[in-house]
Amino acid sequence: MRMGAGAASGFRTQQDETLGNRKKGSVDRYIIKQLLGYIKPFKGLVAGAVALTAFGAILTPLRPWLTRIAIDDHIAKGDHKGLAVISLLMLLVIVLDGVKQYAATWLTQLIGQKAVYAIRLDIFRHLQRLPIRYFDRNPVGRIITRTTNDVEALNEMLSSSLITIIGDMLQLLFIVAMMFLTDWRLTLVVLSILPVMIYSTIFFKNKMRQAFLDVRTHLARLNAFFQEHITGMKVVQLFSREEAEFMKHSAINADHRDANIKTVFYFSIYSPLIEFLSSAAAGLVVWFSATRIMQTDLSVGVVVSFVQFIWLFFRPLQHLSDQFNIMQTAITSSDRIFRLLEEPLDAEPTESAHSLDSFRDRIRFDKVWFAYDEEHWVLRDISLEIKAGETVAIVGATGSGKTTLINILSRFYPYAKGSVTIDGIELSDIPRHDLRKLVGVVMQDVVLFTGSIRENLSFGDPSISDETIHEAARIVGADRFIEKLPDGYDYRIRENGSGLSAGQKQLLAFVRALLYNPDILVLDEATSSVDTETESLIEQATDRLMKHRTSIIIAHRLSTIQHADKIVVLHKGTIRETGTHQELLAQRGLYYKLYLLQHPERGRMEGAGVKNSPGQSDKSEPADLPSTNCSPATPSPAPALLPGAKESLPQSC
Ligand SMILES: Nc1ncnc2c1ncn2[C@@H]1O[C@H](COP(=O)(O)OP(=O)(O)OP(=O)(O)O)[C@@H](O)[C@H]1O
Repeated sequence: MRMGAGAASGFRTQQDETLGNRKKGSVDRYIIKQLLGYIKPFKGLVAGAVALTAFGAILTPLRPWLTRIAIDDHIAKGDHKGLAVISLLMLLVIVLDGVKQYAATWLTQLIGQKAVYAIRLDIFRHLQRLPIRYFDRNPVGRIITRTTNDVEALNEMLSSSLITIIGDMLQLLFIVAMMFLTDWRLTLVVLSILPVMIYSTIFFKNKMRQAFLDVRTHLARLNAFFQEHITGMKVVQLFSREEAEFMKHSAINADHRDANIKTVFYFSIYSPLIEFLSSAAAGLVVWFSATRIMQTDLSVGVVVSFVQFIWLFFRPLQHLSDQFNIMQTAITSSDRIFRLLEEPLDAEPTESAHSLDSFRDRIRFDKVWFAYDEEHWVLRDISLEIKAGETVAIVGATGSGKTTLINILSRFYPYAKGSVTIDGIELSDIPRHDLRKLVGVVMQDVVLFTGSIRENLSFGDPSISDETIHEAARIVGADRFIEKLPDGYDYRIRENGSGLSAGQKQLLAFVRALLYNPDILVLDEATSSVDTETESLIEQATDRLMKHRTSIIIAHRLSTIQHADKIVVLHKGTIRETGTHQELLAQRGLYYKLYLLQHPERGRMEGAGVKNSPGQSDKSEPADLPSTNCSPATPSPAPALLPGAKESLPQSC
């Protein structure tokens, strides 16, 4: 089964139209253009660095030039005074060269650091706005490689290579000019080596480019493997997978090593080749000079200066080859970084945007179809209505599409067909900010960040006072455990909340949701098992959280949702049954079967002829849950739940 064109286009990435289908040369040009964009704000610094480098490029060839004058015009003639002046000039050139080196290095590093800072900001800003789809496709390790190793490679290029290459090119130009001025015939001898040099440089450049590309790919794989295994170390150890995972790691590590060795291989041939060519040029110069010196057609000073020129001529060439190394890595890294930055963001509604600051009427799913890929429908023809103030539970077997339904409502994924509206406004027409304020989701896996409990609860929102936080924690029933922690609300949560139990994390997520105070609360019930006391605490907290607002609960334990206004039973992506707990039990359909699975004693009682229907006076029902059929049709003002909370819905029962 394939989707229609409209749906399929939703999966096409902008990359297809930008970097993805460009030819290699134009990719390089594109990358350089993008990089120049980052350097542009510092054009003053760049101009300074280029001017200093150009100055250095003029200074360098002055040394052999002065050497020739010293030998031919002063040493040969025994002119001590003249020699002293030349020596002082030589000293001045060396000192100026040193000062230039210092200033140029400082400036180029400054440019590199400033540009890289801006790139990192852009990456993070972009990452925060990317659709969740992107994170499904890209392992965390790979994304981290983009923000660390790739950015570092770019830094190296921006802070040294780019300006160094300009300097080296200028230096080459000045040296050749000086050589021509000194002796054009010897210059041609030196330049005769150039075609071999250029050919081998192009050849090795291409080889190294591919090799560096491979290194980056393998490095990203290695990072992804590490990230996955460090996060999942508990499972590795629980299932005694150490040896097997070690072997897997060994294979990935070996690929990375081999890719690196390949770059070293090309580089280690290239470097001595350049060395050999420069020595050959020096040999040729000496060879051609010998007879001319004997014929007094050439002075010793010219030959000595030429040997120095050759050294200075080949040094930037060799240097340029080193820079290739850095440039190749950086171009490959930039390619990946710009691909990431070109990943299309979720389209934000513009002209048709309808701001929605509160939820008043109903959420409607109308014949909604959805697939994560282009092949498999996960939701089919879903039609559902949730009225303001209702508590709607979604149940179904694992993989039936419950979380997906919520993902659609939160606009984490675009649906392929049908329509989803909140108060009559199509989901895609609601500004993201409004939607996020309206719909609050408490996820199954609670994500906590490194920082204090207080910071995690308020998410750094300064408008939320300590009193409000404490009050919310009290309402949810999280205050008792928080206050027992060392430092209480200032207790520092370790990465991903590793210092807290699953139940405690759930309670914190509830406090966070209460502070966020959304009109529509979505609760993806946690499946992780907690002790009975915490479970009852969580159940009470759930109840308090859902009170006075529209709630959608993805329920795994049917005992928690018996009083929902509506229970929707999903089966393989379609709605199979809808109704209240009693209605669904009376239907004796899928819900009834699910119920019996969780309450086998009911099945046994019925088999034994006990007349009570499963829904009647269920003793397992928590006593503090509200009574059934609480479904106010229209919202009406009620006391605020917390200081600063919006109008909330009364319970009509
Ligand atoms: N990000 C994703 N990419 C591709 N397929 C996905 C993704 N998330 C879920 N699926 C698939 O979609 C289907 C529905 O998943 P969903 O998470 O909505 O089920 P669920 O009813 O919430 O399950 P559970 O009760 O286990 O949480 C499953 O077949 C699942 O494999």
